[in-house]
Amino acid sequence: MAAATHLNHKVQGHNDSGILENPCLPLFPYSSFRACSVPLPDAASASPLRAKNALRRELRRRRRVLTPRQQRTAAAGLCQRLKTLPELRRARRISLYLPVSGEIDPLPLLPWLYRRGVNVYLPVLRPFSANSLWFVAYRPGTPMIKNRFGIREPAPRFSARRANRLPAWALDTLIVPLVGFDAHANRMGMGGGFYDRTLAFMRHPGPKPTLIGAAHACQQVDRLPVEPWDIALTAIVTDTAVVRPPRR
Ligand SMILES: Nc1nc2c(c(=O)[nH]1)N(C=O)[C@@H](CNc1ccc(C(=O)N[C@@H](CCC(=O)O)C(=O)O)cc1)CN2
Ligand SMILES: Nc1ncnc2c1ncn2[C@@H]1O[C@H](COP(=O)(O)OP(=O)(O)OP(=O)(O)O)[C@@H](O)[C@H]1O
Repeated sequence: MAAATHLNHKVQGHNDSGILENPCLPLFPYSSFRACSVPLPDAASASPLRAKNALRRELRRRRRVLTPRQQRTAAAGLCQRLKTLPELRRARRISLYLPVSGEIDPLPLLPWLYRRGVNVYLPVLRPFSANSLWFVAYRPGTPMIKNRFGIREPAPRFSARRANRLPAWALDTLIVPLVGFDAHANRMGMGGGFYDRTLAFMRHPGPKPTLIGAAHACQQVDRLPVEPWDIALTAIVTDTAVVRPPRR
């Protein structure tokens, strides 16, 4: 694990992809694009928000173009690494996500989790509450619907029952989807602020779950912009490495 992390940092520091020579890069305030094959539009430099959106678009593209075979290999690599994490091995209540648009797939973990008697939860768009999440039990027989983004989630009547859901603070570990990350375990998501709002309690005293980002290695950038509301992750696990931030 340590070796993998080390390797990851080395790769990041030693940019042999020619990116540094890319004349587009100085225009972009936040991140050098490792392995970025598409030059950024000049518009990306116009404002931090536009730059962030351009970065989000590029990173979403990177994961979307992966082939089904690459996705399967990546999912296996991810789950193999997740199983080694102490934060996962000791957890009794874990949230996963159902992957969309090229997200790395954590579902091969399910049989292992069920075998160990772990309670598994999925994020559900919380009704009557702007962009925040509930975590609802996901077990054989949980009725599912598609939410407004086309992501499958437990059905409203099932989620409405208190006994079927948990607040985020009561989970031991959340496996968090992401669009981009950096070596400091900063996260960029789909842009709705769902996880950041739901995890805002992490800034205050009290119980805190472990937050593990899951991503393809190609979603790493040198540096992400950090916004005041961003909640940093404990670690990020990819298909090829476990990335832990330097001690905070
Ligand atoms: N698999 C998965 N489930 C998840 C998340 C996630 O990132 N991945 N979320 C993490 O927060 C929440 C949902 N957040 C989302 C936010 C934006 C879009 C999205 O596709 N936005 C479109 C615009 C769609 C529209 O406005 O109708 C886009 O950006 O193109 C999807 C999910 C909860 N469930
Ligand atoms: N704790 C919060 N309270 C209020 N607004 C928030 C909070 N966190 C995020 N937001 C708002 O959500 C919007 C989207 O934030 P951001 O771009 O960081 O989302 P994201 O982390 O990429 O998305 P997601 O968590 O849904 O994957 C921002 O405009 C921000 O104002």
